[in-house]
Amino acid sequence: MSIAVNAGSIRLNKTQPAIRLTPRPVLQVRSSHSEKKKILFVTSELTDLIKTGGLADVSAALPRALGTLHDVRVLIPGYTQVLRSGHAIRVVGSLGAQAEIPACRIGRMDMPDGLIIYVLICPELYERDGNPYGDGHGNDWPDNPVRFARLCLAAAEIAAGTACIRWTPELVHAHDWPTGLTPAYMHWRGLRTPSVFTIHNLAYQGNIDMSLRRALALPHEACGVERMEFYGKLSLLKAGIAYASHVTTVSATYAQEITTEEFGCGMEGFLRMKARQGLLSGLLNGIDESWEPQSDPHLVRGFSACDWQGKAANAAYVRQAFGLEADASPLFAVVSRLVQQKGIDLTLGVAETIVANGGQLAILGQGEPHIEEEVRELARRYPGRVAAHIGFNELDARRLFAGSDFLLMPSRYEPCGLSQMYAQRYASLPIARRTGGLADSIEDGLTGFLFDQTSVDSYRHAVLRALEIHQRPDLLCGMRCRAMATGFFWRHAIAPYDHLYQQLLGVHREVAHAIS
Ligand SMILES: Nc1ncnc2c1ncn2[C@@H]1O[C@H](COP(=O)(O)OP(=O)(O)O[C@H]2O[C@H](CO)[C@@H](O)[C@H](O)[C@H]2O)[C@@H](O)[C@H]1O
Repeated sequence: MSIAVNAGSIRLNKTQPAIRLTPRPVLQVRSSHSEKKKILFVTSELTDLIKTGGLADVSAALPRALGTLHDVRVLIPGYTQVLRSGHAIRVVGSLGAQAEIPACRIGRMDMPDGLIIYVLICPELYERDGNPYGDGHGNDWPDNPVRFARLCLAAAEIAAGTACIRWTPELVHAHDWPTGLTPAYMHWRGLRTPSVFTIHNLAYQGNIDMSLRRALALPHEACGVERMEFYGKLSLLKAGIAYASHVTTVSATYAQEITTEEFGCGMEGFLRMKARQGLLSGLLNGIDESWEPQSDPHLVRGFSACDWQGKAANAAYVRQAFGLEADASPLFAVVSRLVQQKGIDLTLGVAETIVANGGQLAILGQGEPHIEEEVRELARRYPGRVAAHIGFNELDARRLFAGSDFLLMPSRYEPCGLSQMYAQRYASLPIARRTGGLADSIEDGLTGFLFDQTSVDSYRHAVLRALEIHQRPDLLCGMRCRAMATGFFWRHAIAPYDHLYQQLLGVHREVAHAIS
């Protein structure tokens, strides 16, 4: 299926009508808003408290960046890690049980920088060892449908003003499948509060058995094909897409890709319909202000453009910490969840080329057990040249971005990707597949290297181009400086969100007038 992109519309071969995707708005943030709007973010992870991937970074950074314009607060489940984070929690509200969704309390946590986080306290659902979604050994929590229905119902009750927390949002912004029921419960309660649902990764859909409908207090209409029904199941992700006032995803290219069979994970038809109605946008993610190579306290030594001694100090740390030989060879890095999406198998395929050309490879990540084992095996094959740390470690991640020459991201698909933005900021040139947000945030030959096919050959070609640049200090320095200057900061990326919120709130006001 060929796609031609033309001024914000996409054409799915010539026989089908053009469908409009909301073009990426180019807007200035207004310097002063007449009034800050109250916005509730609903999320299942947040970097300050608990993180498994990029969703946590966005959930932590976007509300803070938007905080200059609006009163943005966050709602998150009270996992053990959240309750034990050391931040004081004050109970401010409570909610009753419904169907098989247990009662809970709402705590308020005030972060030192002023961000207000509402914590859902429900010990039987959230207080256990493991991560937000499972036991950490590859097993999802069997009660995930109830756990995340509880979160979504709480958000809807806060929006309805029935949670007694003395703060009622004017707009609710939910993220990914765990929060997909939020706009749905809001709809079934008859709320007119607008909602935004952001897809960070369409492949994770939260598909559950139809028989759970009553347990989750879902009305019969939920089972319709235009609603939550998805191949005989109920999809929590599809609920978000179906009931939200507007759906966004995290890059313009991914917004187009998910309307195609190749990337649509079975939801492409539904998403095409949303796109046709002007209800689907792609808004590129940003990074927070802590990504500052000169002053980042995590680094062994800071550095700035063209002053590469600090970068070399971080590289020396990485080599030592990972057990690589101490030399000045091209250092390639992987900082990634080790899952199929990220194309780690392709990196295993180019490792030989890297080593044969005198390079080194340091891998930091965790994920699917069989990929972890393949990575370990690769490191055993090339001692001193390839090394792997299986785990999740923010300090080493930052030092790897700072110390490496190149970051490998051969993703099969990538809704946005943050690691390539972090890497560019720290003068590590990404080598990535031209897909999703990677295509939108890397300039081939200028700030990194892009390749087209999901194949080792296509990838190897990009790696060889990078190795050639490494031989040319003048060109390498030029690309590094350009990459460092990209600065995809949230402060530049919030304007489209603000515009969307204002649009929805405007529409909402009109509807309210029409009805009253
Ligand atoms: N072992 C490790 N130790 C320390 N840190 C590690 C780590 N492995 C990964 N990380 C960190 O986790 C984050 C990963 O973010 P990404 O956006 O690259 O991918 P992810 O697939 O999780 O996110 C999904 O959501 C985000 C947010 O929208 C989209 O950008 C993305 O495309 C989509 O797949 C980065 O902060 C990275 O540094």
